[in-house]
Amino acid sequence: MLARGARVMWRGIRDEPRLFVIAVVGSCLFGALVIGQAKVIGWLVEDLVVPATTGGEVAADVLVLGPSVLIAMGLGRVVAIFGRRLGAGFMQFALQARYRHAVTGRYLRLPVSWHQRHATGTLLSNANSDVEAAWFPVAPLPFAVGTVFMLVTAVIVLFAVDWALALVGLVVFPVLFVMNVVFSRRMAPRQAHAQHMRAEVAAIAHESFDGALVVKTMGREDLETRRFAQRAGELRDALISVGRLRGLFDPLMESLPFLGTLLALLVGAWRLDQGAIELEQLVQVTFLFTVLAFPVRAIGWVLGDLPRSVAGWDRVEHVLESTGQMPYGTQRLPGTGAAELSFRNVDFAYEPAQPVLHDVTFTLPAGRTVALVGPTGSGKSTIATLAARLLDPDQGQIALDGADVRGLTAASLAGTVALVPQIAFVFDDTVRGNVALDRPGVDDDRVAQALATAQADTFVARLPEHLDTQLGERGTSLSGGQRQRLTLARALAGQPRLLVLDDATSAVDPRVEARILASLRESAHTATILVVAYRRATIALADEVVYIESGRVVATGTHEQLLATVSGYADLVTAYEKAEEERERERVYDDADVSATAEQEGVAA
Ligand SMILES: Nc1ncnc2c1ncn2[C@@H]1O[C@H](COP(=O)(O)OP(=O)(O)OP(=O)(O)O)[C@@H](O)[C@H]1O
Repeated sequence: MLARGARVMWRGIRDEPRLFVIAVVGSCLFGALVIGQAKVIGWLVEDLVVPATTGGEVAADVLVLGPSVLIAMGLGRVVAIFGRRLGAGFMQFALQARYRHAVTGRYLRLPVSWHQRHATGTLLSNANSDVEAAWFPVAPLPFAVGTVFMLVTAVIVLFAVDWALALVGLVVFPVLFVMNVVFSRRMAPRQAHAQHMRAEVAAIAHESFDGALVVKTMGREDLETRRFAQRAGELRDALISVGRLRGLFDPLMESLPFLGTLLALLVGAWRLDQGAIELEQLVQVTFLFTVLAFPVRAIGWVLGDLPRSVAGWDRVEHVLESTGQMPYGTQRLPGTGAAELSFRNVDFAYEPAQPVLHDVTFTLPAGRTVALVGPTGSGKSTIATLAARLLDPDQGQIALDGADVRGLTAASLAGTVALVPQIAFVFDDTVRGNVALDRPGVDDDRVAQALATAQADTFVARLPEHLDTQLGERGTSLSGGQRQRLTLARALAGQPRLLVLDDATSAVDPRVEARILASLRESAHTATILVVAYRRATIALADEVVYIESGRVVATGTHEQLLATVSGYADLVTAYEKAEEERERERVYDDADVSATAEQEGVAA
């Protein structure tokens, strides 16, 4: 544990050497001043206090010099403490910021498949409490380093004064050190367990809050409360076990230096009696033992916090060393306007033993609208995700205008492809902020145009502050259909050359959806559109259909051609149609303003 903890601390020192040096210099200066002060106090007792209280004569220079030196040393200590605290504090926060940044940066670069395997609560805990835990001992570290310097100097001073008193120091200080080591050994598993439980509790809390609707509608409040209470109870027990050990060791650590002072007094009195030392030296040594009691605790703080630091660092390192990164290429995609998308012999599996796509080959000619149709679980979303390069294929190639997407720069890819998923995510920002996303060139005109194409302009016009309306966390003030249209507008505002709609309009009324598709096709900015479709009307609007079953392309052609030739396709589309009629009868669309929009625009509602 000590070696691993030392490696974590060494990493911190390498990352912030300047701040560490400032803090350690401050701490060593403090140590030197404390030892110097012991000498001055011994001298003042001998030359000022004793003569003054026994009626002897006090030299005038002692009267002036003594207090002046003490005041100067006191001021020096203020500067030293200031330097140590500032350096250590800045170092701790700088390291926390650096690694929070590194962890979140890594999250952004890791592929979707990695995120699907890791709970959001755990990711939050990695970026927050684990990073904090890793750098917790950095705050007392310079103090501990200064204390070691102070102890070594103190032992040298003790030897210079008297061997018997030095022996007392040589017994007391190593005993303190050994106790600290025993403490940190005992503490290690407790701290690691507590850190693990913190992440578990965060993960459960996050999941329950995220699924609040399910929890409430399914009446799972008690069950969730019990699940949370059980983990929270385990965390409490883990922390109590940490506190209990601390409670046992703390008094021991506090009292040992005072026992050392007592021992030094006894031995010192005996040596004084023998005439081996002067009164001045006895005072100096006992003062040293008294003032060393507190700084020695700094070593204990560092050693006590090391196990937690190592546990936190292990979890941070797990993220930083996670592989599966999808490095971007260096190629920029030339040209403008709609881009051609092609899949060539693409194989893909989330888990090695369970292939999802087999030899998928199809081409979306530039400017065409192609519907991707297939039974549930056939791999439609996987194809959509691959097209936006959120995943890479295991075999085969995906190309935009003939260029392998793996060779494209991040900017080129983001500027060319936009994926609109079924679950619309809205930021806690204004309508304008949500659509423009601070992208260069996306001005109000572009935002208005995108909103109009996505059929979102009417409801935005009815919002109290239009484009400036704050949408609240996750856009809860909007209906599901409105959120989906806003997300579509966000994609359109970037003027993508390939638009991938993965069931992106499922909560939108079919008539509005038809208008969206029509306006997409008529829009001045042409794009190739790949739409994962579940409605006959949507499918019929596409120029072409790619029909897949069990991860294989079964047929491609127009809707009419496939209806006539592929029985599985005809069955599926008929089933969609029936489901649609059913939904139409029950009017389940989560699209609050559809009737108003329809009426306003003269469409029969
Ligand atoms: N993250 C994942 N990890 C493991 N398997 C996955 C993952 N996502 C999807 N799958 C599996 O891959 C297969 C294809 O899933 P996909 O979501 O692409 O199908 P889909 O056609 O879009 O389905 P649906 O119409 O129900 O949305 C399914 O068997 C699914 O269980």
